[in-house]
Amino acid sequence: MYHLLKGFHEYLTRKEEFSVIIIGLDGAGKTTLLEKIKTLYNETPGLSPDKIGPTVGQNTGKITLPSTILQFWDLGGQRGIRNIWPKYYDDCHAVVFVIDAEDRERLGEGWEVFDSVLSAPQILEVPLLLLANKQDSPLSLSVEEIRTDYEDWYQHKLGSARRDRFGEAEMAAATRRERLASLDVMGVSALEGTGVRAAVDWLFLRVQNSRRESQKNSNE
Ligand SMILES: Nc1nc2c(ncn2[C@@H]2O[C@H](COP(=O)(O)OP(=O)(O)OP(=O)(O)O)[C@@H](O)[C@H]2O)c(=O)[nH]1
Ligand SMILES: [Mg+2]
Repeated sequence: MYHLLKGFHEYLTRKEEFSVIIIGLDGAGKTTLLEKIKTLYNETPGLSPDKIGPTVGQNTGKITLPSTILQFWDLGGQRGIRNIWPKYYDDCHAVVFVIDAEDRERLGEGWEVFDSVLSAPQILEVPLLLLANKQDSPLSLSVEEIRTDYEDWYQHKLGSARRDRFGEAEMAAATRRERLASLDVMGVSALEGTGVRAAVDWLFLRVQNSRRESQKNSNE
């Protein structure tokens, strides 16, 4: 009887673990975001922003939500180390791409990198959240402006690609249209914590839903 009850209790309290990767250009605020998430959700607070330096490699953090554990992997964004991101693609359940909405000069570079993430085959079906960070700064672009800026950047790119290799660009455009239609963009301030809980709620719901989708597909 004890074992039966113990088993039942374990069944009721068991938690599923999901991996979330946080990527984006260096300086976008990925580590600041992860440390803020730790502070908001864990008993032990994360590092304060003045203790955070550029990430060479990865930082990790775990939070516990109802019946769910989210395991975060914050990956360094400097140019020379971005090529390690795809090694994490196969095993992740959600992707957070952080863009520095304040740094207008680097938006083009950010979109170039975001675009390669958006079309990476291993994560085409994985929930993807674009976070427009640094919303506390009056210089930051709003969520709407960020979306428009990416779309303008993409149209411009498509225009130049069309002149080079028409067919390939059209095919990529179709895949991207689908991806973009379901893309959510949210504004946050990793520094002040604004919007961070809403972003975590989004992740929680989306990993649960995509798990259900994959269960449904495997039962069909
Ligand atoms: N104003 C403002 N500054 C921020 C915010 N988030 C991060 N920063 C600042 O941006 C700088 C870079 O933050 P990091 O968290 O180290 O950036 P990162 O994306 O982890 O950078 P790498 O580790 O090099 O890839 C730091 O000076 C942060 O204090 C924010 O929401 N608002
Ligand atoms: Mg970092």
